[in-house]
Amino acid sequence: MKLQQAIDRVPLLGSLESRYFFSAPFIGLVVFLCYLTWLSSATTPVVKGPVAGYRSFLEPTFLVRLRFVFNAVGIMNSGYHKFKNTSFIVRRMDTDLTILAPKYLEELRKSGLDALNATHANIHNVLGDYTNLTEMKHNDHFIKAITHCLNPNINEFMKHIQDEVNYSFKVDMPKFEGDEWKSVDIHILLKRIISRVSCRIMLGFPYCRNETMVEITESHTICIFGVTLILRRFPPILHPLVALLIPQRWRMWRNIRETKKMTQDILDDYKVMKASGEARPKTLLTWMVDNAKPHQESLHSLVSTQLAVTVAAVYTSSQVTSHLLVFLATKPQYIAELRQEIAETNSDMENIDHSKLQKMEACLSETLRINPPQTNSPQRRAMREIKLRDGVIIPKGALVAFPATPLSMDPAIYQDPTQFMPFRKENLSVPATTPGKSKLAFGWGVQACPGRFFATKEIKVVTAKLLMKYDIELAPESSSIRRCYDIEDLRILNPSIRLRMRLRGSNTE
Ligand code: HEM
Repeated sequence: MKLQQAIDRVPLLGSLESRYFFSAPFIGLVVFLCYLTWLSSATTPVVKGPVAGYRSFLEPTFLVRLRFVFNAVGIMNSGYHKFKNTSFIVRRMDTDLTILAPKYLEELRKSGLDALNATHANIHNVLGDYTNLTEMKHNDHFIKAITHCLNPNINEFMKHIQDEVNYSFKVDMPKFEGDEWKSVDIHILLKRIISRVSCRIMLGFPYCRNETMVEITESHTICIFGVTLILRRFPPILHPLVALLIPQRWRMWRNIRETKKMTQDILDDYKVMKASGEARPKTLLTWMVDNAKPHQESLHSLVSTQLAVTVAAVYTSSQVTSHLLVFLATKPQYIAELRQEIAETNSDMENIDHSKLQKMEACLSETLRINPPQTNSPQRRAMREIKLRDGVIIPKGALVAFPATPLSMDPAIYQDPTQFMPFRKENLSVPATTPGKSKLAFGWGVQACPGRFFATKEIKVVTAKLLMKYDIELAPESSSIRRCYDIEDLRILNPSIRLRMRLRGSNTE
């Protein structure tokens, strides 16, 4: 009754009967208008600056946000070239993001966790409350395990990594007969190899051979991305409801439950080993247990940390290795050069010396330049208001990023930037792990990727082994299809791409 009276007071609506207001089309229209209103409103503080991406002043904001989902790189490029040397804003569906001008890179190189914080930006991006990653805000164990345990002992870890790669080649490679070519789903294969290696450094032998754990390692990042990409399409008020309906989130919780069970068993074994004076394997997990502060000791905390490393390590490394192999498959001249380099510097293919593979490293640098897993990187969250030297203010709470892909594809910086030309001077003279002002795939400054030293070695070993053991080429059905997709700032190799592979040495042509 009250609703009808209120409606009667609105001039145009008053002439309509109340049954129209409860009809599906009317409710649908109201929901749609609310959705557009949410899409049009900015949610995060931004640095003052122009907004990129509008095709005309008439284009509504909700359309610009929708276009950013599949054309983020196009919008970033247009902003970068139009507003050079000025920071600009891009409108993501869930938030506004300030793209800082590259001139600020030097000034912000040392910016610490209390000023511009990478972890807080990542947690915001993956909606940490719904992906069990919020805890990382107060738990930096997932970074310290890498910087304090993995990096200083990398040579010791490499022996285990080689062993795990060799094992994976035995059990995960398709079986080849004679000189037959086989079509191989390179994403699945590489995800499996990289997941095994990640399990090995995290849990050690023999726990890493638990197939359930390997599957969890493989699937967890995809679950997190699935939840994130779906939830970002909805206003925060609906997140608690929508989150309940996302299958990837059910899988995510199953992964967490299973990981807890297995980690508890491993921790029990460690206790027994410790009590009996037996040497425990040196792994990220043992380091985390031995160095846990009181708030990091619980099983939940250890498992969250473990899975946070997985999220950072597996998808990135397997995507980059896949991109690298696809580039090589289409440019066989480089395969010949790489094989020569591997053969000249290595006699034992079960134990590859990655340190001598400079041309391989150049190919990896070029792959990261063209196809970084994240196209606007590094990203940071402003923990407080920051005044830059020229007076520009980054407000507290702002989400800021640098334009990684526009910089690495800028013809003023790189000649023929779209071409895969691995032996460029800059690739041969600077290690892949050293970030540069137009080389931001591993991030920048004091918060750059801590796993990059391990990642490059791992990728080089896996690629060298593949190239020496197999002939590879692009499958004919993949030659005319699009190589990769951008979903917001994630670059993904087209999952339909296949490589053809066959055993080397059996070539009868
Ligand atoms: C080719 C592979 C990889 C790429 C391209 C990559 C890229 C990145 C980037 C861009 C960042 C953000 C850095 C910044 O904000 O300045 C990052 C952070 C990080 N990466 Fe990597 N990464 C890779 C492999 C790995 C591996 C193998 C590990 C673990 C062993 C790892 C662990 C981490 C961690 C723990 C962080 C910090 C995340 C945070 O602060 O929230 N990454 N990575």
